[in-house]
Amino acid sequence: MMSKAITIAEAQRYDAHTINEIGIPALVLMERAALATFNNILNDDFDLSRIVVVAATGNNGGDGIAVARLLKVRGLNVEIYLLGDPDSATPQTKQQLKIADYYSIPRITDLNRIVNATLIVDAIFGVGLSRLITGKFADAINAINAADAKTVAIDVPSGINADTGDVLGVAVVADSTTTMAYNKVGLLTTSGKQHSGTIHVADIGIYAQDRLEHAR
Ligand SMILES: NC(=O)C1=CN([C@@H]2O[C@H](COP(=O)(O)OP(=O)(O)OC[C@H]3O[C@@H](n4cnc5c(N)ncnc54)[C@H](O)[C@@H]3O)[C@@H](O)[C@H]2O)[C@@H](O)CC1
Ligand SMILES: [K+]
Repeated sequence: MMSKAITIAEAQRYDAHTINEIGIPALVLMERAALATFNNILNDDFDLSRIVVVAATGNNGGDGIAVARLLKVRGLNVEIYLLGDPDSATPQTKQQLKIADYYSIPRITDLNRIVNATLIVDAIFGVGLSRLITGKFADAINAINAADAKTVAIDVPSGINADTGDVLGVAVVADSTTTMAYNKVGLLTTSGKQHSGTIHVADIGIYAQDRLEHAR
């Protein structure tokens, strides 16, 4: 297993190369990200009786909504707390919302459902976090941190800058983080480690240039 850590710019460059140059569809990468997170959830020792996925409308949210669907299909009790306007979601995340609706996954709007969950999946922000967190996004993160539930973050604990480990106002304190392709530089800092918990690096088919050249 490679122990290399990458920056936000590298993550975005490798993602774009995989999708645009190699041709692996973004939804395939999203499904692999979701499956890796789902498997890490099932392999851990969590109370799965009341699961809430907290998702925003970027691709990190799409990963989380796909995880919600995998859990629902498995027969588990899962709800989605959606932040932001679904009409401005990324195309992949819109597709995940459509699939989640097919499976009638409840969408909740009451922060108390987060506080009373037994497991929370944090899919608010990943490497796309770009500014200070305020308003309803901050309220949701504070509710996640106030809950007794275990918390699993997707890619990056929301609120952590994946380059510096800085908290952009407020950040999720996770018990574990499934991070995609490579670890992120910011998660190796003291603050990054405190917020990530146990880090699982998931191979989802995105590789750095040197590994790609090796395989050709
Ligand atoms: N693009 C890809 O190839 C892949 C992306 N993946 C996932 O997608 C994530 C990156 O997705 P995105 O680039 O869509 O970015 P994110 O989903 O991390 O966040 C971007 C969204 O958050 C908003 N935002 C940023 N800071 C905010 C703030 N402080 N308050 C409110 N809104 C804020 C942006 O306007 C944008 O809508 C990764 O971390 C990973 O989880 C994975 O699915 C693997 C493949
Ligand atoms: K996240």
